[in-house]
Amino acid sequence: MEADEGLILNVSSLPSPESHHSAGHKRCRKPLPGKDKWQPKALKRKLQWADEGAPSKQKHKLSVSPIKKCTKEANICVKGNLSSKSPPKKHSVDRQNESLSSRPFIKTSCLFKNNPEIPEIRRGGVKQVQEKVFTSDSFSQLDLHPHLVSTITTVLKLSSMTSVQKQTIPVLLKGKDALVRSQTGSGKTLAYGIPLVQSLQGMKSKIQRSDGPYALILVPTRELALQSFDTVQKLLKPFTWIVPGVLMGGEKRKSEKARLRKGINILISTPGRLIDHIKSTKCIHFRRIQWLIMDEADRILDMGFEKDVTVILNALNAESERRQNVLLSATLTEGVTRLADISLHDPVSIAIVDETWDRTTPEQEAMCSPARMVEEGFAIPEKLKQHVVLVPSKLRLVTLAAFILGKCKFEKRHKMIVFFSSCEQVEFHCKLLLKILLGGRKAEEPERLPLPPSHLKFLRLHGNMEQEERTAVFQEFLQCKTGILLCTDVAARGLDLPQVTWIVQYNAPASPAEYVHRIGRTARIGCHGNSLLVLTPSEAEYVNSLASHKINVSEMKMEDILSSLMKDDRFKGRQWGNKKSRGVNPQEVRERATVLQTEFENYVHSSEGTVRWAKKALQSFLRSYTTYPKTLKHIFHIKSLHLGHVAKSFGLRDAPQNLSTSMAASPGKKTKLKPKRPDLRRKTQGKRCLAEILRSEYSSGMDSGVSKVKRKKKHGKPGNQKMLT
Ligand SMILES: Nc1ncnc2c1ncn2[C@@H]1O[C@H](COP(=O)(O)OP(=O)(O)OP(=O)(O)O)[C@@H](O)[C@H]1O
Repeated sequence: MEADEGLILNVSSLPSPESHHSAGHKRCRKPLPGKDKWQPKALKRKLQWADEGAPSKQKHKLSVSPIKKCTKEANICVKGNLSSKSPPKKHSVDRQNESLSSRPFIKTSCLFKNNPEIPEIRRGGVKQVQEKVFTSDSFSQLDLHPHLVSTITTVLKLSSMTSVQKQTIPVLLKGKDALVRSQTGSGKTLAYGIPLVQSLQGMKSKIQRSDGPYALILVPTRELALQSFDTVQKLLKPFTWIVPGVLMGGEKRKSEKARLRKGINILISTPGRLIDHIKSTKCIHFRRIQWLIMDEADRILDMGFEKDVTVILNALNAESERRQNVLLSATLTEGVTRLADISLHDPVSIAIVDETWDRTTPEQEAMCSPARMVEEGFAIPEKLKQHVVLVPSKLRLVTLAAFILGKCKFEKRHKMIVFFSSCEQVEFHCKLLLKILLGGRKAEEPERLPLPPSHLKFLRLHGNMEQEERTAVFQEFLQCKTGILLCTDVAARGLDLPQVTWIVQYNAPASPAEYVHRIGRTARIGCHGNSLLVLTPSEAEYVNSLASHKINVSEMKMEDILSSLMKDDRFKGRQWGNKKSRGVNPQEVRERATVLQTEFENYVHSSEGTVRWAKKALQSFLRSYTTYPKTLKHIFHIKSLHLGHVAKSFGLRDAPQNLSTSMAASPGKKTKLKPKRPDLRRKTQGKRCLAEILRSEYSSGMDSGVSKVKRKKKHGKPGNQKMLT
């Protein structure tokens, strides 16, 4: 079946979306009650210079203007015979055209036909929460050991404190517990790292390595564990008797055990790995624990980690009496206030509200109550410019490719991170883009991807990679000045990757909080940065969802992104021959996009293996699409996907009919998502799927299993300490 004639997934057996989700694309035009500012409203704009028509088999019909026929050129592109109507002049065939003419003609359905209309996004006056990053106060103003101050100024090369450091360090130096929220890239690591080191170096009886842990720092991912370890290690430079160590999975349990036995005083770990040592190896004790720090506390709590955290808190409580506890994140959710209730003792809540914040008035104090911090919305770095682009499913792949080419090949040096919703998609897109955008140089190498001598360096990072490779990629991207990292949410939290200029979210995140963390990999510590969220027209309402959290995005036009292809003559249509392009000719842009899509499709269909691989990526995308939370199901529901169009964005010409664990059984037939394991066939399946996916991203690398990811049904209610004992 031709992709254009693809299926609408009929998944009536899946939980149905919210009741108002019944009008497919129409939905985007409906005003939402109480949301007057961000409405796409009834204003629709046709896909400019695209020949439109209502999707032939769209389940939800669109109220659009009558179908226009494809123009001649568009018809040409439907047939894939770019030269048949206007062949290049005989004598002007250069080498490039020779290579173009040698391309096999494959039937590529018109990319610009039968797409849903793109609704208008109206920018409203959402006032984002802003924080002032820096203060003029220096670290020497704090009551710190002089060697610590000189390490901060000479090793870390920092002069003045950031706002969150100015607020947090004195509170922690006083021995108080704290709940800290400040925007991404504002220096939270040092906000807890400095008082931690100050307190441990000053202990009356000097710390011995063999004493074991005095401090436990919990972080959600291995890369963040490594990064935090690196910062703590730097701070400890003058205090060599205090030994930091990291447990993060991927390493042999035996060697970790040996390191634990030797002694680690500041232990940095992912929850899963720590649990493993608490439960199985029993070579860890918490007799002297004085500090518990949970960085990215809301993430730690998400999807199955809650139970792990409870086990850890129980283990700590059983062995140590009083300790200082700190929870930090750029996004505090209700879950964190629950965690705060069970883990913090009379905490000080710190939120960098605005420049005038000084906590001297009861009103301003109240601004920082945990509940208020949750309600308030998320602060976004001031110099982060956020964009959204609405792209019909069929055009997603070429739009992504054009965006990468435009920024990383034809503009000044850019360093970019592209987020996907599954490991398989990262693998697939990395290889495909490398192959096609770099002209196929060495792309067949299955293991280590080559480092081409251009700004188009593609790297990938996800939870299914071996730890050794994960660490190597992380280090490489950390150090490189340009390049494109394709990744899952494993890289969304906490990572401090310098000079990242663009964040692309190719798949929308599951929550506004994750959106904030993903984009927070750029514009750190007062720098400039940009982000682009790619949505399909039926997902346009997500912009409203972000706006309700005071997140303000401006629209970028797909046409503008695609026009970068005019700079790349590899994708020149044949009938344009040697003609020099003057300006941006929309028709030519469309043809180039079609040539590029054809290249993708040719590669994907070059072997059974590549087709299988594309299907696997498509399947993982569909599966992840079913796992959006209930609150977003009216926007991201599998029923609104057009399988044929989505397949095209994976370079597949046809809507697959035989996906294993199949979403699509056969054309026209009702399909349902079959769980891999029969015992998972329950109502909560979607949640579990997500839990499993997340687990694979964040797990210790040793533990797995469904029981681990079950959300604890009964949360400890605020103040309920029972669960800990
Ligand atoms: N006082 C300071 N002056 C200048 N740079 C600083 C200062 N404190 C920290 N930084 C730098 O700012 C960057 C971001 O810090 P950090 O990773 O701790 O941010 P964060 O608030 O934890 O971000 P996220 O919420 O994304 O985890 C780091 O490169 C760090 O070295």
